[in-house]
Amino acid sequence: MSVDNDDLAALRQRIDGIDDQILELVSERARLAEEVARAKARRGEALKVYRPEREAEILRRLTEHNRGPLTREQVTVLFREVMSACRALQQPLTVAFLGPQGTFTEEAASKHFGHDAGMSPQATIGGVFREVESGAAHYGVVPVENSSEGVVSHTLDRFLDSELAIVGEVELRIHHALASHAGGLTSIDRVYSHQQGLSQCRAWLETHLPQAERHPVSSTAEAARLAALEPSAAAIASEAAAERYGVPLLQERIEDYHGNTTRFLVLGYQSPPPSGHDKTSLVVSSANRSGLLFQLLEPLARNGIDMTRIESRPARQRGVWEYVFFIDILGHAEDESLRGPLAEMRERASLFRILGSYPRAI
Ligand SMILES: O=C(O)C(=O)C[C@]1(C(=O)O)C=C[C@@H](O)C=C1
Repeated sequence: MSVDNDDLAALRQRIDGIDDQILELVSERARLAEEVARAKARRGEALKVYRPEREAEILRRLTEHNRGPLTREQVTVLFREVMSACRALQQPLTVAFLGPQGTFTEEAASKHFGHDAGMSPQATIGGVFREVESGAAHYGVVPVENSSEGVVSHTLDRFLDSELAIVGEVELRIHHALASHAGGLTSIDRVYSHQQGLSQCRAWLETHLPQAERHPVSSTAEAARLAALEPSAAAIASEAAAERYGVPLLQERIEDYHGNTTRFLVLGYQSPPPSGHDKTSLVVSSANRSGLLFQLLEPLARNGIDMTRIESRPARQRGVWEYVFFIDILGHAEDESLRGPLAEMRERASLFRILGSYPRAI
C-alpha cells in the first residue's frame, strides 16, 4: 500500500470513530426527547409536541456557536433533521401544504419540519386551511408573499374567516428552471407555470421565448407534469419538480431577480411563547374616515416598533370600499415593549385580531 493510501485509510478510520460517537450522542438526544414527551404528558401538555420557539432557540444558539467549516444553512439543515426525528419519536406530525408534490410550498414545509413529518398535499390554499381547521392535519404551510411579485392575497383573505393562528414563518430562496423535452428553446411553443412563476421570469421569457404562449396553471409542479406530456411545451418549475416528472432541464435559475424569495406561513392552533426573535401578525380595520390608517399606526410609530409589512385588502363582509390591513411587526405580543402599543391600537380599531406571534424565519 502506498503512503497516500495509508493516509486515506487512517482518515477514514477517524471518520468511522467520529460517526460512532455522533450516533451514540444522537441516540442519547432521542432518548431525552422521549423523556421530554413523558414530562409534557405529566404536565397535561401531551398534545403540544411541536414547540416552534424552542426549535428556533436551539437553531439560533447552534448557528451562533458554529465555527465552520459548515455554513449556517448546513448546520440548520442538519439540526432541523435531528429535531424532526426526535419530534417524530414523540408524536408523528401531519403537515398539510399547497400541493401537489414538487411545489415550492412542499420544499418550504420540509425545510421547516424536516423529513420525519408526514406531508399531506392539498389542491388549494383553502384546502390547507380546512385540513388544519378540521384536525386532519396538525399544521399547514401556505405561501404569503414573494419578494418580487408581492402578496398572495388568497392566503390573507382566508384569515378573515378562520380561527387559525400563525405559528411560524419560512423563507425560501426561489430558483426557477425551464424544463422541456423540446431539446432547444426554438422548438418551444408554450410555457406552463403558476402565475407567480410566469411573473417572476417575465423578463427572461420576453428575451428568450418571445414566441411561446404563456399558460398559467394551478402550480409549478402541475406545470412540470404537463410539460412531461407535451414535447413542444416547457415548464417553469423547481429543479426538484422537473426531476420528479422526468422533464430535462434546459436552463437553470431563470428568475429575473437574483434574490427572489418567497415567504410562507405555518398555520396551527397554538400560541408559541416568546423566543426572543419574534414577529407578530395583526389584522386591523376601522370606520372609513380620514386619517384612519395614520390613527391606527400612530402607537407603533410613537413607540419605535418596527413594521415589516402592511397590506390592505377589501373587507368584503364589512361593506363596499371598506378595507382591512394586514400588518407585521417585530416582537412578540407578550413583550413588554409591544403590550402598550397593541392595547392602544385595539382601542382605536373596530376590528383588531392578533393572527399570531411566532419566531422569525431562520
Ligand atoms: O423541548 C421540547 O419540547 C421537545 O419536545 C424536544 C424537541 C427537540 O428535539 O429538541 C423536539 C420537538 C420540539 O418541537 C422542540 C424540541
